[in-house]
Amino acid sequence: MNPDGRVCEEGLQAKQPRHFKDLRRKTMASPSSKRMLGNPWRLDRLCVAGALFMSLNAATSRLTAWSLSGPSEGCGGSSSRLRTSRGLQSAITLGAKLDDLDGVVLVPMEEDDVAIEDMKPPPLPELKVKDEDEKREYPALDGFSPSKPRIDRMPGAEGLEDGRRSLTGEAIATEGLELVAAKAKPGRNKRWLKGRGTMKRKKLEENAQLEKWLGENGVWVSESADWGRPSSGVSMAVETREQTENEVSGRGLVARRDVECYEDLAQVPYNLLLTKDTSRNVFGVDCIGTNMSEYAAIALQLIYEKFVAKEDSFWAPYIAVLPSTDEIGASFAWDRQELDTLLAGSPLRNMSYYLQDQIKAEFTNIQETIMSKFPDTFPEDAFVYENYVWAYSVLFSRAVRLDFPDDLDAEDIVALVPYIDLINHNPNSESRIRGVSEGASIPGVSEPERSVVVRADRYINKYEQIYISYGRKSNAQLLMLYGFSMERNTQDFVTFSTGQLLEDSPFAEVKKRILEELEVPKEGVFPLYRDRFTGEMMMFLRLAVVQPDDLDMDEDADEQQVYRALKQLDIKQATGEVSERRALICLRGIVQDLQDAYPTTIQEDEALIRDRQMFELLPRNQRNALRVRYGEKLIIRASLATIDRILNNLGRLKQMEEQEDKQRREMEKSAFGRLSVSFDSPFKARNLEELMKELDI
Ligand SMILES: C[S@@+](CC[C@H](N)C(=O)[O-])C[C@H]1O[C@@H](n2cnc3c(N)ncnc32)[C@H](O)[C@@H]1O
Repeated sequence: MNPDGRVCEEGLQAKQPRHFKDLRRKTMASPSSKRMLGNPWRLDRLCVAGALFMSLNAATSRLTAWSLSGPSEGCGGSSSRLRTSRGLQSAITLGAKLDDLDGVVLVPMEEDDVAIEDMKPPPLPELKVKDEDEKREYPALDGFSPSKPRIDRMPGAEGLEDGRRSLTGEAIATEGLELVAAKAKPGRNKRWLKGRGTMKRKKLEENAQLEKWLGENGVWVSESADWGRPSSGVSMAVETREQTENEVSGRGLVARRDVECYEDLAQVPYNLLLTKDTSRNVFGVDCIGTNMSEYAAIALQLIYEKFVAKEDSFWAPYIAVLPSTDEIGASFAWDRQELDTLLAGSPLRNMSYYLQDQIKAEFTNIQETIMSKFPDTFPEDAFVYENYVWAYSVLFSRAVRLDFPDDLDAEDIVALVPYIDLINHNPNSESRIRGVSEGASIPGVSEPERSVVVRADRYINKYEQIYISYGRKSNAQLLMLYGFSMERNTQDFVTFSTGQLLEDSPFAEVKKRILEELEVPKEGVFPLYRDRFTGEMMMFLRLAVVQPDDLDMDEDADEQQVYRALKQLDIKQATGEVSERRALICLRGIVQDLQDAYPTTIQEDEALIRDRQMFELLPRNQRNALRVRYGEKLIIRASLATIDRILNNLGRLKQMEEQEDKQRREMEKSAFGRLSVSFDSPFKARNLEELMKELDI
């Protein structure tokens, strides 16, 4: 191991078959390879518009994890040169245990305790802000005892007592809502404190308006029980904070009282949703054609509601609580200089570039084909690119895909669901957003009533923040689409491309055909996890590295012949020591390149993150970028260490194979073997007599 944590490659390199050195050099050096490696978007592209990361997640969840304890299936067929080997599998098993990840500790996710900073008090009373030097009075949320002692930390710019300080100087109220201003020095912070108060007041007012609107439109938000109905279990907080990261996470939903497991937390009628249909109602079918994506259609409607209809919009109270592009902070909306500086070396830089380009191209296309034709419908001052980026920031960070039981054959619908979209993310939450349909569908008489529901996945204590999971998202995906990243993201992975390896390999087209049949992405874009290699990635690599010699063929052999020979290989598992070594060496090269692309080392990033006071002084985008980079480097380091361990153990393969063969021969001589019963005998006995002796019978 080098001092910087990189694993020495000497020795490994020396053992590489010459062809592989060449192949690797070629792969790494070719400009297209560089492009591919730097732009791991072929798979992700699926996910961008519409199904963006859902497809990626579906794809990744389909991946049979090539668990490091080895695939479960038995040995398969063998080709003329590539022998399937159980021994190899055992060698891999030996070489790569989870806890062997070279000092990389898998940190279990802790429950995120969220300090709730402020909550909306229904109904909104007058705020009495007397003076910054004096006590500020905030009303108590229902259920909070106003007489309870409350937190009175309102730290100044310097000197915070504990780790839960905020650099903006705001107190974190966990028990109540009353904040006591710090004894600010005269003239210092005063203007800032006023601004802060105004902002909070505005947010509280917006929440009150939203709650009123929701109540009037059939959402149960009441703080008091009604006939046969308990009070709503949730309340809107104007600001929540994620404790692990000590990051503000904007508005959120919080338990107003203890909530039972499986209790409905929120139910929103379908007519409050923003969908492609509502966009069509606004702009007409001529503008919102069938070819337009649901995302684009809703983006246009968002711009219309916010910048054209304004307070006349039916959705005005909802639109008012939507954060700005900067507040969301999704990396696809960062400027390029920021991307280049903060995400240098990370695949996220190129992913964000790519998404930016796609959105820009889509906007230009809509401008040219639709907006220019209907200038009255799309006023130029409102329908500008900047607003389109805002609309996409909102969509990426809060739109959901829904299906409804009354029409399960229909495609999922992309929708913005007011109120429910205030719920923040925790990857451990089991709560899901569901479409429900109530009542019968009687043609011409009645339609089922649709709504969107979120149900509690567990018992939730009063004041606890309510979470859902946005899906298995890597930190890069979270930052690109949602504008945040997590310190302990158990789902984190690095997306990378092995595609060029296949492009440069012999019989590339036939291999692609086989990959397609096996439903392995032939583009070669795979997620790299900290604790496992995916089965699909290993299959891809094993196929990509097959050489003409392995099949006893020339490079210009007949395609059908090549296809038949390749089909015989069981690439679901290691097909032989040589080929497995090649596959792993290629993987190592690609992963090493990923590591080398970063201008900073893992130690440098770690030092920055560990120094909490300094870290929290950094701008938010920088903090988020650092978490992404550091997480990626941990994954890369663990993967390199795992590859090396496996490679080191491959050498023992032959020995193990021989041992296995010997055992098999012995077994065949036994009574069980003659009966064709094959299992690893726990006895040395080769016949019944010997067995009786051995058992002392
Ligand atoms: C669906 S919205 C949730 C409501 C949002 N907090 C708001 O203020 O409107 C998603 C956004 O919430 C924030 N968020 C959600 N979960 C978070 C988390 N675990 N950490 C930090 N921010 C989070 C991010 O800004 C994200 O873009």
